[in-house]
Amino acid sequence: MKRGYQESSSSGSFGPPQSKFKYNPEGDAQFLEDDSTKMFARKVADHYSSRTNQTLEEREASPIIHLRSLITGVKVKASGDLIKWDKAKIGYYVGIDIANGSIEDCRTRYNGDADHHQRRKKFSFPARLICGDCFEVRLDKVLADDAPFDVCSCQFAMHYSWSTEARARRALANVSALLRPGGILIGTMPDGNVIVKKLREVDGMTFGNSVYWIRFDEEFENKKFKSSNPFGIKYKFHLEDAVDCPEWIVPFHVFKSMAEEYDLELIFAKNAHVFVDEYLKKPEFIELMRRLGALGDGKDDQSTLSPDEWDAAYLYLTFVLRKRGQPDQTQVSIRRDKGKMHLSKEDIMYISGQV
Ligand SMILES: C[S@@+](CC[C@H](N)C(=O)[O-])C[C@H]1O[C@@H](n2cnc3c(N)ncnc32)[C@H](O)[C@@H]1O
Repeated sequence: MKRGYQESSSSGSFGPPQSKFKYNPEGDAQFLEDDSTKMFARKVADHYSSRTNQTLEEREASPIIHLRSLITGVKVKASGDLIKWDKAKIGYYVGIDIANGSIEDCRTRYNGDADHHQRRKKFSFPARLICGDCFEVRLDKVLADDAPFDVCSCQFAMHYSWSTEARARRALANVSALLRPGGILIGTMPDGNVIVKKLREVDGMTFGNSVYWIRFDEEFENKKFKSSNPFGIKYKFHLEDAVDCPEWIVPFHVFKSMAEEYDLELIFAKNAHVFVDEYLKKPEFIELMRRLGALGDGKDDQSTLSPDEWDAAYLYLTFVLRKRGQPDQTQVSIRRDKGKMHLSKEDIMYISGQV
């Protein structure tokens, strides 16, 4: 069933952001983070650190194998992984994550050591990896010698910044400060409208199916979310064999108008169901999806997403933001001196805020 993504909501519960903090591109606004914010950031990081690269056998046994393939397909189309970057012939790659385990995964994949069954040729671009909290640290300072970038990709991570307004703003300020004019942010994150709609469809505070569940605390029992505070709407998310940690609702139209404050304009947003229907079922992607094992061929090959996996895909949306301004044609930025073609553990930079 095709269910369209509506920007202004089946939930209709959020208004424009009532900001207490204004973005000051010159200054570094001092937001005070309380201990619980840090504790939750640590929980998220610990969870992802404990999940290291799976072997081929483990991946094949996963109950969400087709959903994973579908996500890979979305990322291939939306440019979210190392192989895609290689095909796009990028000049330089910087990867940042709060979880040391995720950074280590990336390092071994980049070096070609991740899966001995599938040893691949080296990537053609130099890379640099940084372990730190992207929603706390000023990345324009950390990456002063590397910026500006053409593309920033934030796959399944932006929603972890919506625990507080300060973190949500730091995330957008970082993206804005690192992108060149005309540069783009490509992202995938949970679709807040879908999650709130599903919450309202059930009697209790928990919903889900055989591959995922979401649970809200009793503090949200009236299922109304105040437009005066669109941050900190926490729920627990469990996705079989993939995720089990706190996450936060991102009311998309608030996200969109806040992004504009940082000179980032929305050029694309689609729920994953619509994205699959409109893009991944096109003839040029059918073969890829079949190869990935996401969609089967609908005839002899029945290996396709289960209804529950397809329902879980509905929880996500994909979006693109563009940094305002015209690209400076005269500026040639080739600063790859910090990147390497093989990354040792010592090459990973740890910045304060990492967990
Ligand atoms: C669902 S995983 C997605 C990983 C990868 N982007 C992908 O598409 O497979 C979410 C990632 O966001 C990272 N993350 C969460 N909070 C973060 C933060 N404050 N700063 C940097 N990374 C963060 C997690 O450690 C984890 O690696």
